Amino acid sequence: MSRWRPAHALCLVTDAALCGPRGVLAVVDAAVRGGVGMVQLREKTQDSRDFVERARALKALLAGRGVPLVINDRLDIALLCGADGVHVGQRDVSVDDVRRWLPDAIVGLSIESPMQLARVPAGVDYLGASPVFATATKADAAPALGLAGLAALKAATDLPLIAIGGIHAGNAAEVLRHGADGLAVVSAICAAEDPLTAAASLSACLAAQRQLSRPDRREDR
Ligand SMILES: Cc1ncc(COP(=O)(O)OP(=O)(O)O)c(N)n1
Ligand SMILES: Cc1nc(C(=O)O)sc1CCOP(=O)(O)O
Ligand SMILES: [Mg+2]
Repeated sequence: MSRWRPAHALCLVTDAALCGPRGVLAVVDAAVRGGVGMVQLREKTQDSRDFVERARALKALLAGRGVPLVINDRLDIALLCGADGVHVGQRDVSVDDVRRWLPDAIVGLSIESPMQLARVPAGVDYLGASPVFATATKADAAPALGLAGLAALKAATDLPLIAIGGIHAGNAAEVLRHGADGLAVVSAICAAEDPLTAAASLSACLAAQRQLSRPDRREDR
C-alpha cells in the first residue's frame, strides 16, 4: 500500500485533446501551481513510445513538488517512467497484477455501482466513484451515480472515494458533502481558459471542506 492519502486531494486526469496547443505539460504545470495534488496521465490514443516519453517528462515536471504521478490503465508505462501509481478500471489489468510489480505504489480502482464493492481486492488505496454526473469526456462511462449513489457508496465502504465525472467548481462542494474524500476532474481544468485559476477554485472547495471536517469544528462534539 502507499502512504499517500487522497483525503481532500484534487486530482487532475489529463486529456491531451482538451489541453489543445498549450500541451499537457503546460496545463499540468499551471494546475499544480493552482493546487492540484495528484496527476493521472490518461492517454487513450497515443502510441506506447510517445506515452512513455510524455510520462517521463511529466514525472520530471512533478519531481520535488510532492505531487504523485499516476498512470491510467498501463502498468508497463508506470514501470518504465517510475510513476507513483496506477489507476485501473473493472476490465483493466488487475489490482493483484499491479501490486505484484508495484508493492508500494498508489493503486486506484474505479467503482461504478455498489455491487462492485463486493469484489474489491486487497491492495487498493482509493476507489474512483465513477461517474457522479453525466460527462461528455468519457464516451463509455457507466450511468451516472448521482449524489445519492455517491452517498450510498460512501456508506458501504471504508476505502477513500475520489469522485469523478462532471465535477466543476459549481458542484464540488455538494459532491464533497455527499461523501467524496477527493475530487478528480478532466474538462474543468484541461478545457479551462486558465487552468491555474480553475484548479485554484476547485482547491478552495476542498480546503473549505477540510476546514469543516476538522474535529474541533464538528457540531456533534
Ligand atoms: C479517479 C478515477 N476514477 C475513475 C477513472 C475511470 O477509470 P476506468 O473505468 O478504467 O476508465 P478509463 O479512465 O480507463 O477510461 C479514472 N480514470 N480515474
Ligand atoms: C476519466 C473518466 N472516468 C470516468 C468514469 O466514470 O469512470 S468519467 C471520466 C471523465 C471525467 O471527465 P470530466 O471531469 O470532464 O467530466
Ligand atoms: Mg481504465
